[in-house]
Amino acid sequence: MKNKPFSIRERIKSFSYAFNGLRLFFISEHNGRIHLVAAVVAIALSFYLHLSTFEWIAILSVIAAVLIAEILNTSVEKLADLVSTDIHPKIKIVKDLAAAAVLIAVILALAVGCFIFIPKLF
Ligand SMILES: Nc1ncnc2c1ncn2[C@@H]1O[C@H](COP(=O)(O)OP(=O)(O)OP(=O)(O)O)[C@@H](O)[C@H]1O
Repeated sequence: MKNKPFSIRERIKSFSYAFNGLRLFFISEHNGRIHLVAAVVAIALSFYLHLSTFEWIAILSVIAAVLIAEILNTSVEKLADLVSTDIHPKIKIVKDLAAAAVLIAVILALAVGCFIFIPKLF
């Protein structure tokens, strides 16, 4: 396949599609709103507790990991629903696997949050 010539306009368009995805995630998805609120609370607490640079890096990394996992999970769910609206064992496996990725990211975020915040709060 022949590569298209590089175009700044096309690159900017790609960014606008990505930002549209982010907007859809936070506006139309319940889980997106829950994760947004959790991220805002964690960031506010981090400012309040004057985290070190490395603690900030850890908190921002786990927030990003959860958001990335949830966005991919949402995207897989939408695609799976388009492939088949019927109950199908393969769709179940695909959706459960995508949900497992979110679960791992959330467990990691909770663990990092506990390690960093609990000693500073109590
Ligand atoms: N078409 C299907 N066939 C078989 N199992 C399904 C199907 N759709 C959903 N499931 C099962 O139900 C679970 C929940 O699916 P659903 O699409 O409602 O995800 P959810 O995480 O509840 O979505 P939401 O993002 O709306 O909270 C899946 O993990 C899967 O086990």
